[in-house]
Amino acid sequence: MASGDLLLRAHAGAPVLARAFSCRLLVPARRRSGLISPLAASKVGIADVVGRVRSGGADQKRRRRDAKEGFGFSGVATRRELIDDEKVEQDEEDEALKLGVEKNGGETGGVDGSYLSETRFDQCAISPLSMKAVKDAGYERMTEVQEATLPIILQGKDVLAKAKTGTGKTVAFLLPAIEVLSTLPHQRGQLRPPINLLVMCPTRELANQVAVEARKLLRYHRTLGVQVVIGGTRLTQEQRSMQANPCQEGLRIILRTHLGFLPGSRV
Ligand SMILES: Nc1ncnc2c1ncn2[C@@H]1O[C@H](COP(=O)(O)OP(=O)(O)OP(=O)(O)O)[C@@H](O)[C@H]1O
Repeated sequence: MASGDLLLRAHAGAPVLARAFSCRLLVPARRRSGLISPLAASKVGIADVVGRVRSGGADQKRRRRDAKEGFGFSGVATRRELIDDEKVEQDEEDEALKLGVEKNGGETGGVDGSYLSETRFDQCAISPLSMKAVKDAGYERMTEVQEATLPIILQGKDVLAKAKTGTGKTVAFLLPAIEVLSTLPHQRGQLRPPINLLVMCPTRELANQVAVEARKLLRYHRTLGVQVVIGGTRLTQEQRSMQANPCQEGLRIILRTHLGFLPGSRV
């Protein structure tokens, strides 16, 4: 897959998302069928590559440490460990915010107005829980990539999209994915709650950034949880968090980098 792609495919009923760096918007299927305005697809321009890629040597070291540490799912988290987990979540948010500020050249959050479409979120078939979260996040109109992809994904079709950085791709794939997941039956009290969605991110910063966005959108979805898995740096904490986080008793979304191997996990 080329740099800048966002791919959403249904795999055995569970969506799998893979995304690299941001570039341009391409929704060929919809465009061919005349459903999309050429404007959305013609706002093209190869954007700068965002994110920092780890050096190969450091990755290898981390992978070796992962393999040594293993990834079992036994044990009960102590209060101290839970505090550590909260710290991890806070670190993720701090890191994501830092990245957001860097990306926006110091401005605070929000999408560039020129990427907004005329379509409002409440014009789409979005569940009331997601709609509430979208409103809380301050999103009213969809960006062009969101307008172009959301209705297609909600129909259960695969989408491959490219759009510039900061154009709202994260919400473009997370929101429909959450909508699909929220319709799956919720089984309580499972020892190992299922992983229903896997999002692959090229860097740890982006994984954290996507997690922040996912938590915003999942605010009212009590049966869905998010877990970032970087692997290597804090595998034990991530492992404990996967076991202990009560909001992850049901369905779960996993965000991970390509870099860390996650032994013992099933999607
Ligand atoms: N419809 C919307 N209205 C207003 N703001 C939005 C909307 N969708 C997303 N945003 C905000 O716009 C900013 C950029 O969005 P986001 O990071 O999802 O873009 P992106 O295309 O995924 O960027 P990147 O390729 O760098 O990951 C975020 O702060 C996000 O909260």
